[in-house]
Amino acid sequence: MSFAKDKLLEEVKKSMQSPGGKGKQGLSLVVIGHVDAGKSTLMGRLLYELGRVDDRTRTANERNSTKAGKSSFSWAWGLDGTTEERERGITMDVALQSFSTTQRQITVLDAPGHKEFIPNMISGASQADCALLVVDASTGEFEAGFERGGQSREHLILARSLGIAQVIVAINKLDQVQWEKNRYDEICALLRPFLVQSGFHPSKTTFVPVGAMLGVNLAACEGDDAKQLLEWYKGPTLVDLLDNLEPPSRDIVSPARIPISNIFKGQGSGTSISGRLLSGVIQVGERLRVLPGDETAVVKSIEVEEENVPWAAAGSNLTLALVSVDPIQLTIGSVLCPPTDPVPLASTFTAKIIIFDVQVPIISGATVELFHHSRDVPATVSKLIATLDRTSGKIVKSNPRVLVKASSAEVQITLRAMGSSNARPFPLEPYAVNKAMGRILIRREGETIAAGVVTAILG
Ligand SMILES: Nc1nc2c(ncn2[C@@H]2O[C@H](COP(=O)(O)OP(=O)(O)OP(=O)(O)O)[C@@H](O)[C@H]2O)c(=O)[nH]1
Repeated sequence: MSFAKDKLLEEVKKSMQSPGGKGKQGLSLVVIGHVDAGKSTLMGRLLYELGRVDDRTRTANERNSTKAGKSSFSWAWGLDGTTEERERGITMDVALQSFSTTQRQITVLDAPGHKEFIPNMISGASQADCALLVVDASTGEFEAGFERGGQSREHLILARSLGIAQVIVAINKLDQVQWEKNRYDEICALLRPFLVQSGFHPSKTTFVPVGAMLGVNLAACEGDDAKQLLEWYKGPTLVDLLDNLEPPSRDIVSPARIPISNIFKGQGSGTSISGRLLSGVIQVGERLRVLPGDETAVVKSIEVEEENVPWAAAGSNLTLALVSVDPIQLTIGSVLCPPTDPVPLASTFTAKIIIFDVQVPIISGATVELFHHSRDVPATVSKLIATLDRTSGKIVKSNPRVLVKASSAEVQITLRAMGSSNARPFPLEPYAVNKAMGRILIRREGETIAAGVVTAILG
C-alpha cells in the first residue's frame, strides 16, 4: 500500500500522537566510553536480562570466548561481531541492536572505544538521539579514561557537538572497588562539572551505579551480587533511566534525508543500505535520488527494528532494499533524498565552529579532515572570517590571524582535491535549513579540533 505524500504525512502524524504498532516511542542510543570500560559487556548482559539473548546463545558465547582464551569477554561476545574484533577483544564497527523497555523501543549503537576508531564513533553518534556513557570505576581506570587523550572526555564532547542532549552515565565495574559509595560519589563529582562545560544540561544528565558483568542494577537490583550496592543505593536501575529518556522532536515535514552509513551488496537480490532518516518520511515504492551523482533508486522494502514496514518517519534507523540502481553509485556518506528536493552539493561553505583544546592554533590554509555523518573528506580552512563571542555569538574580531583553543569563530571551509582529481562536492545543508544535515566535525592528525554548524553553502 502506498500513499500520496500528504496522506502519508497525516498517517505519520496520527501514529506519532497515539504511538502506533507496539505503542512505544522509539529512540536511538549510542553507547560511548573509553576502551575497555565495559560497553559491550554491559549491552550484552542487558540484552540477556531483557530476554533478547537466549540461554543457548549465551552458553555458546561463553564457550567460544573461553576457547579463544578470552572468557572475561563472554558477554561482549554477542556484540563484537567480526573475528578480528573477537581476537583483539575490542569493538571496531558500530554494532546495531534493539530492545524495548516498558515505554520505549530503543535502537542501540555500540560505538568502539579505541582511539583509532573515532570516525566510527562519530558515525554512530550522528545516528543517535541519546548517549549512554560507560565509565570504569576501578582505581586509576576512570582517571585514565578521563584525562587528556582519554576517550570518555572526547566521546562526550563529540556526542554533544553532534546534537545529542541527553546522557546517562553508567558507572561500571563497581565490584572492583567493593561497591564503595565514596568511589561512586567521587566519579559523579568529577563528571558533573565536565558535563556542564561540554554543554549537557544537568536536568538531562543522570548517573547510575552498575556492575555489567554480574548484571547488577541493569534491569533489576536484587540477589546476592547486589547486596553491597543495596546498602546505600535505592535509586533507579539503568532500564528505569532508559525508559524515561525523552524522544527528541522529529522533523517530519522537511524533505527526506538519509546519509548512507553502510552498504550491503547482495547477490541477485539487489543492494541494501542502512542509515538514519534524519528528516521527512519515506515509503516503499518511492524513488530517491542518490547524491552526489545523477543516479536514482527505488525503495523496494524498508526495515526498522528488524521488521518490514510500509513507511518510516524521521528518527528511524533503517535498512532499505534498493532496486533500479547501479550499486557502484552508492557510497558510504552519500545522501538519499527526494528527486524533487535534492540536497545541495557543497565544495565551499561557511561554518560557525567551536575550537577544542588544541595545542597548535588554527591558521588560514590549515589542512584538516572534515566529518559529516559517515563521510570524511580532506578540506582546508580557507578563510578565518571572524572570532565570535561564545555566548552572544557577536563578532569579536574580523579576519583574525589565528584561532586558539576554546574560542568560537566563523570560518570558510573548502574541500581539498585529492591527487589530480578535483574535489568532489558533497551533500550538505545549512543548520538553519536542516539541523541534522548541518553539523560538522573537524579533525587534524587524528585529533578532533573543532565542531560546528554550517551557516551558508558558497559553491
Ligand atoms: N570486574 C568487572 N569487569 C568487567 C565489568 N564489565 C566489563 N568488564 C570487563 O572489562 C573488559 C572490557 O569489557 P568490554 O565490554 O569489551 O569493554 P568495551 O568498553 O566494550 O571495550 P571496546 O569495545 O574495546 O571499547 C572485559 O574483560 C570485561 O569482562 C564489570 O562489571 N566488572
